[in-house]
Amino acid sequence: MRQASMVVGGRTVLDRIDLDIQAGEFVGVLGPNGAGKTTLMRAVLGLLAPQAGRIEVLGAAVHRGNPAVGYMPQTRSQAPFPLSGRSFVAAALGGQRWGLPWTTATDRQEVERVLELVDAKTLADRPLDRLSGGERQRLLLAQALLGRPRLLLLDEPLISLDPPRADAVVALVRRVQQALGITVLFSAHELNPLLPALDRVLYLGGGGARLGPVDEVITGPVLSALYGAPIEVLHVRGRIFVMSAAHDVERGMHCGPGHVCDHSPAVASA
Ligand SMILES: Nc1ncnc2c1ncn2[C@@H]1O[C@H](COP(=O)(O)OP(=O)(O)OP(=O)(O)O)[C@@H](O)[C@H]1O
Repeated sequence: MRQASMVVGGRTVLDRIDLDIQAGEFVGVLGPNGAGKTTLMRAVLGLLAPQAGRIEVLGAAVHRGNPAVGYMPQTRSQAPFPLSGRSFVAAALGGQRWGLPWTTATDRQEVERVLELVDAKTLADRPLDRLSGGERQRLLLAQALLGRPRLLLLDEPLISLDPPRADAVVALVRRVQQALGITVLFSAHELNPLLPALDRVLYLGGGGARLGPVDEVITGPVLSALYGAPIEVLHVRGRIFVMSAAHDVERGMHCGPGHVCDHSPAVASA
């Protein structure tokens, strides 16, 4: 991404961003509400053209419908479909064939391959409304892996999951990413669940972006510049807290339907 600017609803959400993500990296995408995490993913998918600058994905100019890019959109609703898990995954085969029954042996093999990758073969016969949020996330991940993408974009897959299930999803994505040697951009509103898996972190804020190792990006000076306000970073027993005026900005910033909304003091909530 070179000097890329993304404008949404008349506002410049990302302003002249330069980024190089390496093949095979697991990158955590963080930043406050509205910082542009989803916008960045839509740009990489070719769904939103940059107003200025250039975006290349896997060595070629970005284009919509690139089969080498898998996407798991942000889902806040847990509305169950009257489908088995296996049919739900199969329904996403080929994109344009969404909703049609799958019939070919190749299709069936592909569905079984992705179910196995996410350890979901035993739950794929159950209807979606009998699955937990974490189990449904595994099926959404399976959908995103259809067609063997080399780049996987996961938009806030931890929303609505409790800490143990969030940890399990991160561990699963890391395992799949390493087994397949693919690149992952994983957005989240809290850094800590991602720490065991991250190669680098991309922090968005104030139209800007910083990409680098956690200990170089998650610092008071870097985040203060991105937030445009004094930010303090605390390290407590292996966890990292991003604080603004004694308030944990990561835990407090996602309130609303389907979001955890916890304004308790950071260290107490650790
Ligand atoms: N369709 C739209 N029309 C107008 N503004 C939009 C639209 N979609 C997004 N925006 C705005 O663009 C900005 C970036 O949104 P985006 O969804 O990329 O942020 P985000 O970092 O993913 O936020 P969140 O953490 O809340 O998911 C926000 O200010 C948002 O209100």
